Amino acid sequence: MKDSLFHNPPEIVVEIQRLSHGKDLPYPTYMTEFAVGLDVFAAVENEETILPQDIFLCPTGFKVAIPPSFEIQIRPRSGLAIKKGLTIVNAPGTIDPDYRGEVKIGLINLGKDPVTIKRGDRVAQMVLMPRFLIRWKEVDELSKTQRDAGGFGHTGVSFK
Ligand SMILES: O=c1ccn([C@H]2C[C@H](O)[C@@H](COP(=O)(O)OP(=O)(O)OP(=O)(O)O)O2)c(=O)[nH]1
Ligand SMILES: [Mg+2]
Repeated sequence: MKDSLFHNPPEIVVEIQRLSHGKDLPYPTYMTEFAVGLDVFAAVENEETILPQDIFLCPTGFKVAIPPSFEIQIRPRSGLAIKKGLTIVNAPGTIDPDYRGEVKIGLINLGKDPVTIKRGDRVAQMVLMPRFLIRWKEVDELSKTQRDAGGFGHTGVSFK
């Protein structure tokens, strides 16, 4: 079991190019053995203070070339979000495989206090995800299900 695919996920090679303002920062990094996301380091010049309700497009100092069968999601870090209200306005952000610009993080301060991020702070995490293509097949009737059109809490919204 230990040597099955489920314990040893395949490694996908993704090209990364560091920009001049990111040369001294680490590559996005898995912080623990089985971390899903690679933490991303802020490439702000010195520090940046984000006022409550403000959005800040944070530079990362790198670009990537993702193979076409994958995408990268930019997700919030729960600690920053829960403790400071610092999250991502477009979560999860989408990095397309054909994008060749600098990866940027759309931070938003949803907390009550200003949040200061310093150069090298880990402000988000990146997750590599598969990319599948839809080929539409138009039909006159969809297959029947028990749920049918029920949704938006139709099974109840109680937490008990
Ligand atoms: O958090 C993000 C989200 C997007 N991008 C970059 C990579 C992505 O491939 C591109 C476009 O993102 P998206 O498709 O989400 O934005 P859009 O508003 O649809 O822009 P476009 O018309 O350029 O696709 O912007 C980032 O750097 N960070
Ligand atoms: Mg788009």
